[in-house]
Amino acid sequence: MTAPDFAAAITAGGRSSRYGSDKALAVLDGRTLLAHVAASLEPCAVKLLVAPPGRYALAGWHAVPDTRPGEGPLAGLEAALGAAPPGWVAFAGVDMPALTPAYWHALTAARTPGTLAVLALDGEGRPQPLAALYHTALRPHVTALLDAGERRLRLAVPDGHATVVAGLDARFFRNVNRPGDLEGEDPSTR
Ligand SMILES: Nc1nc2c(ncn2[C@@H]2O[C@H](COP(=O)(O)OP(=O)(O)OP(=O)(O)O)[C@@H](O)[C@H]2O)c(=O)[nH]1
Ligand SMILES: [Mg+2]
Repeated sequence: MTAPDFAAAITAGGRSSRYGSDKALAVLDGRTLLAHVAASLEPCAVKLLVAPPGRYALAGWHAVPDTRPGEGPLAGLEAALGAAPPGWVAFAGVDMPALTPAYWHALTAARTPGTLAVLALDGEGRPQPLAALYHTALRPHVTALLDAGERRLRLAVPDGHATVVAGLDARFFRNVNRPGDLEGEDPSTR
């Protein structure tokens, strides 16, 4: 199989304060949330795990330290865009266990020349920035935002530079923030 023409990056530098213990290592259907997300991006040739040094060992994934430890996923994106080869980066939170290769395929198919990001609308019709494609050309903008004190990942893309994908199965967007979010439907049975 040909490797996809984009790099993969998982941002996993959070504190899991709402979850109460490291949610990356929480187990769902026999494997960790981190392993679920990694599996969705396994075919990528370049795989980056943005996390504190030594926190995780994930075969085939390169550890990338945060540029601004503890400053949130927008800082994780800055680190990912700085470490990836020039081009597209599939950027995912560690707490999105229902993502699949088909999800990433839908986003990559929506890329258009001149666009800098591709975001899917979630079940509530909002763009999901924690499971999106970003182009490395965005990095200076992300750095400027962070330098100015901004921390909201959803502002990573300047107006007019994102492509939005609608109509994806809402179950892809399962997001684990609290222990109760692990209960309910098993995404592997859909
Ligand atoms: N690299 C990096 N990733 C982060 C950082 N903060 C949060 N993240 C990641 O961003 C994703 C979404 O963040 P949250 O859902 O807020 O996770 P969290 O910050 O660990 O959890 P809370 O403490 O409950 O907010 C998760 O994959 C986190 O690991 C950070 O400072 N650096
Ligand atoms: Mg957080």
